Amino acid sequence: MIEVNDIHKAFHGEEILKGITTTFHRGKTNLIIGTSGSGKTVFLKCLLGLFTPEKGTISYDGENYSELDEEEKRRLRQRMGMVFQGSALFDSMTVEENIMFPLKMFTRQKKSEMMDRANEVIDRVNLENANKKLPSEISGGMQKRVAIARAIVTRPKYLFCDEPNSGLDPNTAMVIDNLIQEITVENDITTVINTHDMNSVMEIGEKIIFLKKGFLEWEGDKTQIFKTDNEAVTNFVYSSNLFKKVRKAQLQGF
Ligand SMILES: Nc1ncnc2c1ncn2[C@@H]1O[C@H](COP(=O)(O)OP(=O)(O)OP(=O)(O)O)[C@@H](O)[C@H]1O
Repeated sequence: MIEVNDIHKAFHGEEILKGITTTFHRGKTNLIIGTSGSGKTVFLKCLLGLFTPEKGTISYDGENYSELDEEEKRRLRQRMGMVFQGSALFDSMTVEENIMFPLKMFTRQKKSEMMDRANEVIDRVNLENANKKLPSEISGGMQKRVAIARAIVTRPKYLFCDEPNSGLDPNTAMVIDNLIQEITVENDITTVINTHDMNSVMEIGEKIIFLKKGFLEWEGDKTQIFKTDNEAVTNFVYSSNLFKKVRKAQLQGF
Protein backbone atom coordinates (compact mmCIF):
# COMPACT_ATOMS: atom_id res chain seq x y z
CA MET A 1 0.00 0.00 0.00
CA ILE A 2 1.17 3.51 -0.78
CA GLU A 3 -0.24 6.36 1.29
CA VAL A 4 0.18 9.86 -0.09
CA ASN A 5 -0.55 12.70 2.27
CA ASP A 6 -0.81 16.32 1.13
CA ILE A 7 2.18 16.40 -1.20
CA HIS A 8 3.27 19.63 -2.82
CA LYS A 9 5.89 19.94 -5.55
CA ALA A 10 7.07 23.15 -7.20
CA PHE A 11 9.60 24.05 -9.91
CA HIS A 12 11.14 27.53 -9.99
CA GLY A 13 8.50 28.82 -7.59
CA GLU A 14 5.58 27.43 -9.61
CA GLU A 15 3.56 24.87 -7.71
CA ILE A 16 2.81 21.84 -9.91
CA LEU A 17 1.32 19.49 -7.28
CA LYS A 18 -0.93 21.37 -4.88
CA GLY A 19 -1.66 19.00 -2.03
CA ILE A 20 -2.42 15.48 -3.25
CA THR A 21 -3.80 12.98 -0.74
CA THR A 22 -4.73 9.44 -1.74
CA THR A 23 -4.08 5.75 -1.07
CA PHE A 24 -3.09 3.01 -3.50
CA HIS A 25 -3.84 -0.54 -2.36
CA ARG A 26 -1.93 -3.79 -2.85
CA GLY A 27 -3.09 -6.24 -5.49
CA LYS A 28 -4.86 -3.43 -7.35
CA THR A 29 -4.25 -1.53 -10.58
CA ASN A 30 -4.39 2.15 -9.64
CA LEU A 31 -4.68 4.63 -12.51
CA ILE A 32 -3.63 8.28 -12.70
CA ILE A 33 -5.50 10.19 -15.37
CA GLY A 34 -6.03 13.86 -16.13
CA THR A 35 -5.58 16.58 -18.68
CA SER A 36 -2.23 17.27 -20.29
CA GLY A 37 0.09 19.22 -17.99
CA SER A 38 -1.97 18.42 -14.87
CA GLY A 39 1.05 16.94 -13.08
CA LYS A 40 0.64 13.20 -13.65
CA THR A 41 4.27 12.54 -14.59
CA VAL A 42 5.57 14.76 -11.79
CA PHE A 43 3.36 12.82 -9.37
CA LEU A 44 4.60 9.46 -10.69
CA LYS A 45 8.20 10.66 -10.30
CA CYS A 46 7.47 11.66 -6.70
CA LEU A 47 6.13 8.14 -6.07
CA LEU A 48 9.33 6.72 -7.58
CA GLY A 49 11.48 8.87 -5.30
CA LEU A 50 12.94 10.73 -8.30
CA PHE A 51 11.44 14.07 -7.16
CA THR A 52 11.31 15.16 -3.53
CA PRO A 53 8.10 16.95 -2.56
CA GLU A 54 8.62 20.18 -0.57
CA LYS A 55 5.75 19.26 1.69
CA GLY A 56 3.72 16.17 2.57
CA THR A 57 4.58 12.50 2.98
CA ILE A 58 4.60 9.30 0.92
CA SER A 59 4.59 6.03 2.87
CA TYR A 60 5.22 2.58 1.41
CA ASP A 61 3.60 -0.08 3.59
CA GLY A 62 4.08 2.16 6.58
CA GLU A 63 7.61 3.38 5.76
CA ASN A 64 7.67 7.16 5.38
CA TYR A 65 10.17 7.80 2.56
CA SER A 66 11.32 11.18 3.84
CA GLU A 67 12.27 9.69 7.20
CA LEU A 68 14.48 6.94 5.74
CA ASP A 69 18.26 7.21 5.61
CA GLU A 70 20.07 6.89 2.26
CA GLU A 71 20.65 3.13 2.61
CA GLU A 72 16.98 2.50 3.50
CA LYS A 73 15.86 4.66 0.56
CA ARG A 74 18.09 2.66 -1.76
CA ARG A 75 16.62 -0.60 -0.46
CA LEU A 76 13.07 0.73 -0.88
CA ARG A 77 13.78 1.87 -4.45
CA GLN A 78 14.97 -1.66 -5.22
CA ARG A 79 11.49 -2.86 -4.33
CA MET A 80 10.09 -0.70 -7.14
CA GLY A 81 9.70 -1.80 -10.76
CA MET A 82 9.15 0.59 -13.63
CA VAL A 83 7.70 0.17 -17.11
CA PHE A 84 8.74 3.22 -19.11
CA GLN A 85 6.79 4.86 -21.91
CA GLY A 86 8.11 3.38 -25.17
CA SER A 87 9.59 0.39 -23.26
CA ALA A 88 13.15 1.89 -23.03
CA LEU A 89 14.89 -1.41 -23.78
CA PHE A 90 18.63 -1.61 -24.42
CA ASP A 91 18.85 -1.96 -28.22
CA SER A 92 22.10 -3.89 -28.28
CA MET A 93 21.04 -6.43 -25.66
CA THR A 94 18.95 -9.52 -26.31
CA VAL A 95 15.56 -10.00 -24.66
CA GLU A 96 17.17 -12.24 -22.05
CA GLU A 97 19.99 -9.77 -21.33
CA ASN A 98 17.52 -6.90 -20.98
CA ILE A 99 15.51 -8.89 -18.46
CA MET A 100 18.56 -10.03 -16.50
CA PHE A 101 19.96 -6.50 -16.30
CA PRO A 102 18.29 -5.50 -12.98
CA LEU A 103 19.42 -8.79 -11.41
CA LYS A 104 23.03 -8.07 -12.43
CA MET A 105 22.77 -4.52 -11.13
CA PHE A 106 20.99 -5.12 -7.85
CA THR A 107 21.63 -8.71 -6.73
CA ARG A 108 24.59 -10.97 -6.22
CA GLN A 109 22.95 -14.03 -7.67
CA LYS A 110 24.90 -16.65 -9.60
CA LYS A 111 24.49 -16.56 -13.37
CA SER A 112 22.49 -19.81 -13.30
CA GLU A 113 20.08 -18.36 -10.71
CA MET A 114 19.65 -15.21 -12.80
CA MET A 115 18.95 -17.31 -15.88
CA ASP A 116 16.37 -19.38 -14.02
CA ARG A 117 14.57 -16.27 -12.76
CA ALA A 118 14.75 -14.60 -16.19
CA ASN A 119 13.25 -17.71 -17.82
CA GLU A 120 10.52 -17.79 -15.19
CA VAL A 121 9.38 -14.24 -16.05
CA ILE A 122 9.89 -14.84 -19.79
CA ASP A 123 7.41 -17.73 -19.48
CA ARG A 124 5.05 -15.62 -17.39
CA VAL A 125 4.78 -12.87 -19.98
CA ASN A 126 4.57 -15.44 -22.82
CA LEU A 127 7.83 -14.55 -24.52
CA GLU A 128 9.02 -18.11 -25.09
CA ASN A 129 11.44 -18.49 -28.03
CA ALA A 130 12.36 -14.80 -27.94
CA ASN A 131 15.31 -15.09 -25.48
CA LYS A 132 18.04 -14.48 -28.03
CA LYS A 133 16.24 -11.86 -30.13
CA LEU A 134 17.10 -8.17 -30.14
CA PRO A 135 14.37 -5.58 -29.40
CA SER A 136 14.43 -4.52 -33.06
CA GLU A 137 13.53 -8.08 -34.10
CA ILE A 138 10.27 -8.24 -32.09
CA SER A 139 6.93 -6.38 -32.26
CA GLY A 140 5.92 -3.38 -30.12
CA GLY A 141 3.63 -5.60 -28.04
CA MET A 142 6.46 -8.06 -27.41
CA GLN A 143 8.80 -5.20 -26.49
CA LYS A 144 6.24 -4.14 -23.91
CA ARG A 145 6.23 -7.70 -22.52
CA VAL A 146 10.02 -7.51 -22.20
CA ALA A 147 9.68 -4.19 -20.37
CA ILE A 148 7.14 -5.76 -17.98
CA ALA A 149 9.33 -8.83 -17.46
CA ARG A 150 12.34 -6.60 -16.72
CA ALA A 151 10.26 -4.56 -14.26
CA ILE A 152 9.11 -7.62 -12.28
CA VAL A 153 12.24 -9.77 -12.43
CA THR A 154 13.42 -8.52 -9.02
CA ARG A 155 9.99 -9.26 -7.48
CA PRO A 156 9.04 -5.65 -6.73
CA LYS A 157 6.33 -4.73 -4.23
CA TYR A 158 5.51 -1.58 -6.19
CA LEU A 159 5.12 -1.35 -9.95
CA PHE A 160 4.91 1.97 -11.80
CA CYS A 161 3.94 2.18 -15.45
CA ASP A 162 4.11 5.32 -17.58
CA GLU A 163 1.68 5.08 -20.51
CA PRO A 164 2.30 1.31 -20.80
CA ASN A 165 0.24 0.86 -23.94
CA SER A 166 1.11 3.97 -25.91
CA GLY A 167 1.80 3.13 -29.54
CA LEU A 168 0.02 -0.22 -29.42
CA ASP A 169 -3.09 -1.17 -31.36
CA PRO A 170 -6.25 -1.40 -29.17
CA ASN A 171 -6.26 -5.22 -28.97
CA THR A 172 -2.60 -5.50 -28.03
CA ALA A 173 -3.07 -2.63 -25.57
CA MET A 174 -5.86 -4.55 -23.86
CA VAL A 175 -3.75 -7.70 -23.66
CA ILE A 176 -0.91 -5.71 -22.07
CA ASP A 177 -3.32 -4.04 -19.60
CA ASN A 178 -4.70 -7.42 -18.60
CA LEU A 179 -1.20 -8.86 -18.23
CA ILE A 180 -0.24 -6.02 -15.88
CA GLN A 181 -3.41 -6.58 -13.87
CA GLU A 182 -2.88 -10.35 -13.61
CA ILE A 183 0.72 -9.89 -12.47
CA THR A 184 -0.45 -7.29 -9.93
CA VAL A 185 -2.94 -9.74 -8.41
CA GLU A 186 -0.68 -12.82 -8.54
CA ASN A 187 2.19 -11.04 -6.78
CA ASP A 188 0.11 -8.73 -4.55
CA ILE A 189 1.89 -5.70 -6.00
CA THR A 190 0.77 -2.08 -5.55
CA THR A 191 0.61 -0.96 -9.19
CA VAL A 192 0.25 2.67 -10.28
CA ILE A 193 -0.28 3.44 -13.97
CA ASN A 194 -0.14 6.83 -15.67
CA THR A 195 -2.47 6.68 -18.67
CA HIS A 196 -4.49 8.67 -21.20
CA ASP A 197 -6.32 5.63 -22.45
CA MET A 198 -10.05 5.33 -21.78
CA ASN A 199 -9.94 1.65 -22.73
CA SER A 200 -7.50 1.09 -19.84
CA VAL A 201 -9.80 3.03 -17.55
CA MET A 202 -12.70 0.73 -18.46
CA GLU A 203 -10.63 -2.46 -18.39
CA ILE A 204 -8.41 -2.17 -15.32
CA GLY A 205 -9.48 1.03 -13.49
CA GLU A 206 -9.89 -0.49 -10.03
CA LYS A 207 -8.90 2.82 -8.49
CA ILE A 208 -8.67 5.97 -10.58
CA ILE A 209 -7.45 9.39 -9.55
CA PHE A 210 -8.08 12.37 -11.80
CA LEU A 211 -5.62 15.28 -11.59
CA LYS A 212 -6.47 18.78 -12.73
CA LYS A 213 -3.97 21.65 -12.54
CA GLY A 214 -2.08 19.94 -9.73
CA PHE A 215 -5.13 19.14 -7.60
CA LEU A 216 -6.77 15.79 -7.07
CA GLU A 217 -10.06 16.67 -8.71
CA TRP A 218 -11.83 13.31 -8.39
CA GLU A 219 -11.23 9.70 -7.39
CA GLY A 220 -13.26 6.56 -7.83
CA ASP A 221 -13.38 3.38 -9.91
CA LYS A 222 -14.27 2.36 -13.46
CA THR A 223 -17.98 2.13 -12.68
CA GLN A 224 -18.20 5.41 -10.80
CA ILE A 225 -16.36 7.33 -13.52
CA PHE A 226 -19.32 6.91 -15.88
CA LYS A 227 -21.77 8.16 -13.26
CA THR A 228 -19.95 11.22 -11.96
CA ASP A 229 -21.21 14.66 -12.86
CA ASN A 230 -17.79 16.25 -12.28
CA GLU A 231 -17.43 18.34 -15.43
CA ALA A 232 -13.66 17.96 -15.84
CA VAL A 233 -13.93 14.17 -15.54
CA THR A 234 -16.86 13.86 -17.94
CA ASN A 235 -15.05 16.10 -20.45
CA PHE A 236 -12.10 13.72 -20.27
CA VAL A 237 -14.22 10.56 -20.46
CA TYR A 238 -16.35 11.81 -23.33
CA SER A 239 -13.56 13.48 -25.26
CA SER A 240 -13.60 10.72 -27.86
CA ASN A 241 -16.36 10.64 -30.44
CA LEU A 242 -17.08 7.02 -29.68
CA PHE A 243 -17.76 7.71 -26.01
CA LYS A 244 -19.86 10.76 -26.93
CA LYS A 245 -22.04 8.48 -29.07
CA VAL A 246 -22.28 5.91 -26.25
CA ARG A 247 -23.36 8.65 -23.83
CA LYS A 248 -25.95 9.98 -26.27
CA ALA A 249 -27.34 6.48 -26.72
CA GLN A 250 -27.44 6.01 -22.93
CA LEU A 251 -29.30 9.28 -22.46
CA GLN A 252 -31.81 8.22 -25.13
CA GLY A 253 -32.45 5.06 -23.17
CA PHE A 254 -30.75 2.48 -25.38
N1 LIG B 1 11.76 18.92 -14.21
C1 LIG B 1 10.87 19.92 -14.38
N2 LIG B 1 11.23 21.21 -14.26
C2 LIG B 1 10.36 22.22 -14.41
N3 LIG B 1 9.05 22.04 -14.71
C3 LIG B 1 8.62 20.78 -14.86
C4 LIG B 1 9.50 19.66 -14.70
N4 LIG B 1 8.78 18.52 -14.91
C5 LIG B 1 7.52 18.93 -15.19
N5 LIG B 1 7.41 20.27 -15.14
C6 LIG B 1 6.19 21.05 -15.39
O1 LIG B 1 5.15 20.51 -14.62
C7 LIG B 1 3.90 20.59 -15.31
C8 LIG B 1 3.20 19.24 -15.29
O2 LIG B 1 3.97 18.35 -16.11
P1 LIG B 1 3.67 16.79 -16.21
O3 LIG B 1 4.69 16.25 -17.15
O4 LIG B 1 3.59 16.19 -14.87
O5 LIG B 1 2.22 16.79 -16.88
P2 LIG B 1 1.37 15.53 -17.34
O6 LIG B 1 0.06 15.60 -16.62
O7 LIG B 1 2.14 14.27 -17.19
O8 LIG B 1 1.14 15.88 -18.88
P3 LIG B 1 1.07 14.95 -20.17
O9 LIG B 1 -0.23 14.20 -20.06
O10 LIG B 1 1.04 15.93 -21.30
O11 LIG B 1 2.26 14.05 -20.19
C9 LIG B 1 4.23 21.12 -16.71
O12 LIG B 1 3.89 22.48 -16.72
C10 LIG B 1 5.71 20.91 -16.84
O13 LIG B 1 6.29 21.90 -17.63
